[in-house]
Amino acid sequence: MRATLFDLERTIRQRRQADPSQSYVAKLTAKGRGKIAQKVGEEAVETVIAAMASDRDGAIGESADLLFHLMVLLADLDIALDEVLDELDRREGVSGIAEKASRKAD
Ligand SMILES: N=c1c2ncn([C@@H]3O[C@H](COP(=O)(O)OP(=O)(O)OP(=O)(O)O)[C@@H](O)[C@H]3O)c2ncn1[C@@H]1O[C@H](COP(=O)(O)O)[C@@H](O)[C@H]1O
Repeated sequence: MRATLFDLERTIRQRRQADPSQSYVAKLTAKGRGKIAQKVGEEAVETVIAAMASDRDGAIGESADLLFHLMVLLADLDIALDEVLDELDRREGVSGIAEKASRKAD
């Protein structure tokens, strides 16, 4: 069975309260939001580096690290994955070009 981001969200929320010596999520969470955010930034940069090197396997691995750390950051902010997906739903069918043009008209 394929794991979903919702499964990962549930695991991360459970592991936040775990023993930091036994759980990476708990250990990172204990270091504070600044450290979690820093990890998201690092993984984003590593994803970009892999992409620019046309390193397909590297981009897959770094993208997984990026998604995981973003999910840890969302949990720390008490933002549910559903809230982010709701925002994407809201944007569905709205061209990014048209949306940007409407902002310039303001
Ligand atoms: N998906 C992941 C996942 N992806 C990456 N990582 C860890 O993220 C860490 C990032 O590695 P880095 O080398 O960048 O960071 P670091 O050296 O540990 O930290 P610093 O150098 O920044 O101090 C590694 O320890 C990876 O193992 C993950 N750790 C956990 N998960 C999921 O989270 C669940 C709960 O994990 P625990 O909290 O550890 O039980 C696991 O069952 C997995 O499903």
